[in-house]
Amino acid sequence: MSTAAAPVRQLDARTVGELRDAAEELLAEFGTSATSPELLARVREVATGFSAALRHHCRPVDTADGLFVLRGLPVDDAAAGPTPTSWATAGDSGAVHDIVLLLLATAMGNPLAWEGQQDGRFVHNIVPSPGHEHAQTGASSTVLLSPHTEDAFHPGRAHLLMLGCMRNPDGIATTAASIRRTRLADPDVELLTRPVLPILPDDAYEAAQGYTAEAPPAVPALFAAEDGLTLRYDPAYTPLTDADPAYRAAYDRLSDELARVSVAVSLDPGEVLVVDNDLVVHGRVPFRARYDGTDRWLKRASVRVPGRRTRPAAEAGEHGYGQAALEAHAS
Ligand SMILES: O=C(O)CCC(=O)C(=O)O
Ligand SMILES: [Fe+2]
Repeated sequence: MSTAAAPVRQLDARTVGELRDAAEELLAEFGTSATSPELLARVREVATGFSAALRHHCRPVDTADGLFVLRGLPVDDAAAGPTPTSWATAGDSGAVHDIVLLLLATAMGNPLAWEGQQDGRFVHNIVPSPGHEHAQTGASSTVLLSPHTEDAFHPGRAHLLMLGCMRNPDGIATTAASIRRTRLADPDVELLTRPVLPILPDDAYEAAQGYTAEAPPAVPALFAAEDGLTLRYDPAYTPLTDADPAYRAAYDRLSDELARVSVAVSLDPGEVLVVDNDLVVHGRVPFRARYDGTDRWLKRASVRVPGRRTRPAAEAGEHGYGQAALEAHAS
């Protein structure tokens, strides 16, 4: 693992003020960050009126790293209150930051929520939770959260994943590995662009895991898009033992390459990591949870970017295990 710095987009005081004022006004108007159609509509209105400077900071990922960090937003640690012990009890904790993230997400594309995850909220709280220490979900701590494409099982998954840091006192890193930094032999790419194995729903989706109406579709791990390779990768939920040895060996070499190019990004409060979910797999290093109100706390948003051509056309026919992706705005 290297710790090469991620590209940083530094927000100036004026842009930060623009974003903060907008978020505070919206919070005053609605009294909550829980999303109603009315709040989402106002968020879109406000984001459409953003300054050119702010919109420029929200431009697409533009390096082979497949990610960037927005820096400069303030987090008042005392005002944020204690870190919630689970998403379910988080409620409106840090609500103004939910709205900031939603505004940024809307400037980048169309925010996305899931009926079956965190009560359908558009901004998730990622905190370590008692009893989930060993899970392969954002609620874990003790275990390595292994590299994955977010919501890899679903054709409606995000194009961009945003992680906004509320607090991270022990400097626990998110890991990120870009397919555009890997070196793979042509025969491996050829094998891995074939639809051989399915990717099953992860543990954040109980209902989807019970879906039996149709068989899981086989999907390719790699896709040759116009501007280079993209990937859809979640080995923890891929039944690799069902593939032949040649495919497994190629998949292992992909995993090795992703590990080789992986970077560790330790977010400070106020920083927002934006990851291109078609180029980059992300994870998190293990850590010991404190459970005393000072734990690591991230806010997460997912974004669809209309008109992107980074995925195979065949995805349109997938059933998505009965899970519905909810988009904030009609596209
Ligand atoms: O905790 C992190 O840094 C990343 C967790 C994660 O995989 C996610 O929130 O999707
Ligand atoms: Fe994730």
